[in-house]
Amino acid sequence: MLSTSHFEPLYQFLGFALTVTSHLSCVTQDVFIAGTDTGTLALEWGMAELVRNPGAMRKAQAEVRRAVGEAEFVEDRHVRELHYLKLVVREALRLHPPGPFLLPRASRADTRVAGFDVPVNTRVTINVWAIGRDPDAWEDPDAFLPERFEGSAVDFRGQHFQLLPFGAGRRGCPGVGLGTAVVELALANLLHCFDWEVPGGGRGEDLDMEEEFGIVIRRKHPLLLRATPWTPSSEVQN
Ligand code: HEM
Repeated sequence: MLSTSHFEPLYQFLGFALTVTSHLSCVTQDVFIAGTDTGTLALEWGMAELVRNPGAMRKAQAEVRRAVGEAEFVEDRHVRELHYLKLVVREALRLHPPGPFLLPRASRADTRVAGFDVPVNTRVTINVWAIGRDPDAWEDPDAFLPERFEGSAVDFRGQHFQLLPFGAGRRGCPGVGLGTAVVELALANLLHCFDWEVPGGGRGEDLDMEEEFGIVIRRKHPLLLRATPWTPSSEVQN
């Protein structure tokens, strides 16, 4: 005769399976949320900066179109050659890190940072938005100048503390490689396939760049641009 105790191992296993499934679901959601909004925002801010800086837009577009040649779309193999476009993405992430305050930390011991006492268990946020615009770290910090990274070793993988759009250390973004690759590929395709302008004949230089701060930094007003399809043959016709 079977008693409820016979089913105890089954109950335990089901409980364990349920916990694992719910953890997996949470982790998947975290990765999905962390990996989608951030990339979209980087792309949107990058496009806005390029429209506001027509010189940089022309240079990036010329590079992409030269590398892609007769191909219809930009592929990974082309992106490897897009030296200037990578500088554009780095500069866009300096000025507009999608996660301006990273994820909060807590101090594990009493400590002293830059002359400030930080008691144990203090919640610490790191303002990478402000660090990216710090005049002590950057020349002409508010200007969009991808060229500033020409020949510079400063990158965003967490080793250079003046540029931390992906955070740093053990809790730094694990998606830095994928995130960058997606933003570079998407931006390159937008630049290759279309010419961009402000609707209604407005000047790109006057584009509104107001920010809305939260866990992520969004544009206060959505970016609205007119896209004109471009192919190598449209160049010949012009
Ligand atoms: C341009 C794209 C991206 C940006 C700017 C970005 C930025 C960040 C930042 C600032 C953090 C917090 C790091 C810290 O506090 O030190 C973070 C965490 C994280 N990111 Fe990304 N991310 C991007 C793309 C991705 C992608 C594509 C994925 C996954 C496929 C991803 C997965 C995660 C996860 C799971 C965390 C939490 C890590 C932890 O708490 O240990 N991210 N990301």
